[in-house]
Amino acid sequence: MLRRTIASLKSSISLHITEEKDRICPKHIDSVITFVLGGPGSGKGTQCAKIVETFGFKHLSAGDLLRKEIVSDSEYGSMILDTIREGKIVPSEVTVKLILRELESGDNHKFLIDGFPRSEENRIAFEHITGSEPNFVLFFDCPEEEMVKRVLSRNQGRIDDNIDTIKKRLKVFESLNLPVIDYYAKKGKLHRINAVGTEDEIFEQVRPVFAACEKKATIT
Ligand SMILES: Nc1ncnc2c1ncn2[C@@H]1O[C@H](COP(=O)(O)OP(=O)(O)O)[C@@H](O)[C@H]1O
Ligand SMILES: Nc1ccn([C@@H]2O[C@H](COP(=O)(O)OP(=O)(O)O)[C@@H](O)[C@H]2O)c(=O)n1
Ligand SMILES: [Mg+2]
Repeated sequence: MLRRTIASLKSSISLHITEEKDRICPKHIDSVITFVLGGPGSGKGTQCAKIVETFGFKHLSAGDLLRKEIVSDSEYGSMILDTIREGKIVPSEVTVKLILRELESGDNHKFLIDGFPRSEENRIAFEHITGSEPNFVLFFDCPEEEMVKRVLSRNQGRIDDNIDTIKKRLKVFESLNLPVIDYYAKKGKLHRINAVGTEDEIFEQVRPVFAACEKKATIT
């Protein structure tokens, strides 16, 4: 069903998906979806790797998917490159399409969606297109100066890991991403993690969230 609907997504996706008939991806799929949020350099990717190792989730990094699209000769490549260089948010229909392609591939039904949704537009597009919501949301809460320090020493050759773009990304984080975090906090779905400390210390805050999720799955 999902495979069929993804094919229809390719033709039906548009900026303004407003009608019920445009919803795709049936809610019946027994998936666990976790959104992983936090500012640039807050440690999302690092902690996702640990969650994958310990709890067997599939890690989908929105940023990695967009970067792959740049080098894959995609029609969106140059637009994505310009957007990332400016620290802005790529239009939701592009990002959701890439995420959906991953959600439907393979057998794993436990997903970490890292760096998404980064705006209310991202959130609403995902909910509308998939007809589903995350089971829970992690927020890595990190002071700005620590994020800047980490990004500047990340050393992955990223075009957006420079001080000018970081300043822009931090502004975008505050204006567009924080409202999404607030939204999930109000829904009672947010797990706030203090992102300062060693990687292992931080993972000890993350672990119980997923352990509780596993326990619940065993009981039900
Ligand atoms: N707890 C931590 N303390 C110090 N540095 C960290 C910590 N967690 C991650 N890092 C480093 O900070 C940089 C950014 O981490 P990353 O996981 O890529 O963050 P994000 O995906 O949120 O941008 C990386 O170089 C990573 O090795
Ligand atoms: N949902 C998303 C995620 C990332 N992006 C773009 O990709 C860039 C890098 O995202 P990322 O998640 O890899 O960045 P980090 O927070 O890991 O440093 C962002 O600054 C945006 O320009 C986006 O437009 N929409
Ligand atoms: Mg990352």
